[in-house]
Amino acid sequence: MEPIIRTENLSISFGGHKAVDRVNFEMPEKHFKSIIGPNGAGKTTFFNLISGELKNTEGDVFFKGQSIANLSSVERTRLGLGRSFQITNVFPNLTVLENVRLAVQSREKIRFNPFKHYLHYKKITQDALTILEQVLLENKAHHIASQLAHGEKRKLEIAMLLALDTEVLMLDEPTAGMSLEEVPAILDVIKSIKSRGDKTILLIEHKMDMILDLSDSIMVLFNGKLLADGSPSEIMNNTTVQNAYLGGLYDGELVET
Ligand SMILES: Nc1ncnc2c1ncn2[C@@H]1O[C@H](COP(=O)(O)OP(=O)(O)OP(=O)(O)O)[C@@H](O)[C@H]1O
Repeated sequence: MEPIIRTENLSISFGGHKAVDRVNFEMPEKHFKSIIGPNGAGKTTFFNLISGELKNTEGDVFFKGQSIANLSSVERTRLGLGRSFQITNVFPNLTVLENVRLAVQSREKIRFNPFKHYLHYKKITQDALTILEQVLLENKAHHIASQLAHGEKRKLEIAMLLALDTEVLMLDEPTAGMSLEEVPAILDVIKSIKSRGDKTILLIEHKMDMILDLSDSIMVLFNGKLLADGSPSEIMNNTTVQNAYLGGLYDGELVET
C-alpha cells in the first residue's frame, strides 16, 4: 500500500548548516510514529518541512504519492496534514468552546450567515463539544482560554487540531513545559485518539516512557540525519542508537548532556 507520507532525501540548510540532511522516511496510514533525538537534532525542522512551514532546499516530500514540496502549509492542511496549533492561534478572550467552534467552522469553510438555519450552528457546537470530550476538557468548555492551566492549554491545542479533522496529526512535544502531574492526562488524550484507529500520528517527544507506550515505530534523528527507524524494541536494542545517543542518556527523558 502507498505510504501516506514519504520523504526522499529531504534536506534543508540554514546558511552552511544542514539541519535536516537527506532523510528518507515513510509511514503507512493509521500508523503511530515518534521522532526522537537530542536537542538540535532537527526534529522540529523535519516536522516543519512536512507540514509546509519550511520549504526544503533538496529532496522531496510526498503525501499519498503526490509531491507536496511546493504546497503551502494551508494547502497541505487542506489535503490532510494537520499540525498542532500553537496556543498563540487561540483567541485568549473567548471560551474554550468558542475557540473549538471556530476551528470546526474553519474546517467546514462556513462564513457566518445569520439566515443560515440555526440547526446547522447547533451541529457545529455539538461537534465542538464532542471534541472537548475527546481531549477531556468538556468541564472547561465555558472557561476563558487565557485562564486555563498550562496542561489544559495543551489539551486545547490538541482539540483545535482535531477540529480540522485531518487524516494526519502532527504533535510537537505536547507535554512541553508541563508538570509531571499533568503528563498522564495528555497521555490519556493521545491514547484515546490512537485507540479510535482512524488517524495517522506523528509525534515529537522527549519522554521515553510515553514514546514506548504509544509508538508503532520510532525514528531517531541525529545531527539532521536519520540514524534509525524501527519498532520500539528494535530502536532500544539498536547498537548504533545506543552508542550514539541512548547509552548513558536514558533516564526516562531524552536530553542532551
Ligand atoms: N530558522 C532557523 N534558522 C537557522 N537555524 C535554524 C533554524 N531552525 C532551526 N535551526 C537549527 O537547526 C538545527 C535543528 O533544530 P531543531 O529545532 O529542528 O532541533 P530539534 O531536534 O527540534 O531540537 P529540540 O529538541 O531542542 O526542540 C539546530 O541547530 C537549530 O539551531
